[in-house]
Amino acid sequence: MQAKHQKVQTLLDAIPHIKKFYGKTIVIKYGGSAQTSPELKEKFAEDIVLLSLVGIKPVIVHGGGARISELLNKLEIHSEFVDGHRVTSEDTMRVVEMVLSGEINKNITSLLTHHGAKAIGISGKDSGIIKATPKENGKFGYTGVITSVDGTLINNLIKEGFIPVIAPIGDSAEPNHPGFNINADVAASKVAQAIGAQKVLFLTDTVGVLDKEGNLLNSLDKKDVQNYKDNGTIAGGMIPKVDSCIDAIYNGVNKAHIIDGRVEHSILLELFTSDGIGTQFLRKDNPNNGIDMEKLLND
Ligand SMILES: Nc1ncnc2c1ncn2[C@@H]1O[C@H](COP(=O)(O)OP(=O)(O)O)[C@@H](O)[C@H]1O
Ligand SMILES: CC(=O)N[C@@H](CCC(=O)OP(=O)(O)O)C(=O)O
Repeated sequence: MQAKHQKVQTLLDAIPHIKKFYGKTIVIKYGGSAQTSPELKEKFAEDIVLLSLVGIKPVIVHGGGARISELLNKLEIHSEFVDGHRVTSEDTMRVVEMVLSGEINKNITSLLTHHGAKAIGISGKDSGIIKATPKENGKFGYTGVITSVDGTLINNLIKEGFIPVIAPIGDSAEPNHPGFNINADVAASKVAQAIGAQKVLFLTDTVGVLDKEGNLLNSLDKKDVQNYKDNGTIAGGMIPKVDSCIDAIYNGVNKAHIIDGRVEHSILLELFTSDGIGTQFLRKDNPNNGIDMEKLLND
């Protein structure tokens, strides 16, 4: 086939995928580990703009754990993680807010805006979009658990043609409170549930979830995840990610995927090609619950 015909064929091949997702909302969790080079960030922005131009509604929830740790180290503020969640002291919370709401949120918003998207950067604290309380009765300091997400407000922004870019900071019911540091995977999952998203994609720095031998696990459900967590195959930052995927698919989101954010155009590859990449999470336990499994596997 001639090169120009190949180009047209690529567009034609994307039609069924575009049709499937047209008008649907997709939450993209943009992990700190995937925000590495300027080139990759450009490709990410191109993917988001393309989604938006073909009638898909992207919502970005971003992380930035690596950047927070880098700054904490420079400031000689110690911090630790328990099962993938940072324990957040008062000083750490100040850095978390500066990095997530100040630096990363505005960088991503500006990047998308410069690519022609109508992006709007907000933190979960703005208008109390993400409400939170202390995780495990304060054992994690200012790390929070989400009690509610105002999906109506986010959906209104989408209706106005905006691409919301959300920093995972939770609002407290108490006045003069610094807010809560929320793991971005958890925030992405709860946002996806609250806005009735079709899908949630987690962009990270591995090809997906790996087994002990380093092989990619293509498809996981609740039981598989529990087994892999119990035997230590899934650890560290992957724990909140898989928990968030399971939480999403058992609470109204059709499918969740963990994909390699280091691969250029990983979002387009996942959504617009038949191959798919990374690890997908779908409910396998209940084939008679009215879910069309064949359709689900292809969605
Ligand atoms: N079974 C596993 N498969 C893949 N990665 C795993 C696994 N268990 C732990 N990890 C770790 O989880 C990391 C991804 O989590 P994290 O660093 O928090 O990423 P992000 O910043 O994208 O949220 C991987 O880089 C890897 O070191
Ligand atoms: C409570 C908690 O763990 N908060 C995270 C928030 C940022 C985050 O989740 O960033 P990534 O997605 O890049 O890992 C943290 O402090 O690192």
